[in-house]
Amino acid sequence: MQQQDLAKKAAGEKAAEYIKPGMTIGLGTGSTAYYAIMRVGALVRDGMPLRAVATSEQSELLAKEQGIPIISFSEVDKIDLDIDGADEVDEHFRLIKGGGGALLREKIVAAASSEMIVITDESKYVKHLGRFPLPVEIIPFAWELTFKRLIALDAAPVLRTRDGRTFVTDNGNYILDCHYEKIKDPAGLHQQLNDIPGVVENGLFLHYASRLIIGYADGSVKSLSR
Ligand SMILES: O=C(CO)[C@H](O)[C@H](O)COP(=O)(O)O
Repeated sequence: MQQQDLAKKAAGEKAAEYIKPGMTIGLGTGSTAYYAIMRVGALVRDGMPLRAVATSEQSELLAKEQGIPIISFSEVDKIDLDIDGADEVDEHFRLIKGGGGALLREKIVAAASSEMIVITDESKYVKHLGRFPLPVEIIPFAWELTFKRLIALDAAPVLRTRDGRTFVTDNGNYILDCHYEKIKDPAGLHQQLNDIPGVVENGLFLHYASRLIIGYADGSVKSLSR
């Protein structure tokens, strides 16, 4: 296993220690969330009663393979604990998410959760948000106009592609990856982006994370709360 994967595994498995019987869990998306989901599966197989909602079709599939009871959102009033990865996190627990393209569902689940544990390896813990391109989910209708609005705002957007085709989210939308290098005013930018017609959501998660678990290549973890 690569060193970064060891760190992700350590963080994902540590997060599962915060799960208590009877909880409703939000399952994140990505290669770090993968390890948390695998651990949740092991807890279920060991007899712990819990249920979960997933932030992507990919995570839902994995969860079902692991025997985790997935419930529909119509059955959920509140989610006790959301466990998810991030592309960047700063010391104020502000995040950039959406590298895997699941930011909209991830934000809906984070907003509905009493607690959000963010799991990362140390490379994601940054002084300033912005080196990682900020994903912005937009609707396909007239996407070129939304794209031009973002150019006018100096966001340097790039339409995300995969295998030579436009990447389409689980919600049928597109993603523009926006290049800032250093985001000086995350709250202002969040508002500015979401005010653009055609923008569905952006990857800044500013108020959701309550705990940060950073994994290291030697298998150790640092768990920080706010
Ligand atoms: O926001 C996400 C998906 O939309 C992921 O949490 C983020 O991209 C981190 O992924 P990974 O754990 O694979 O590095």
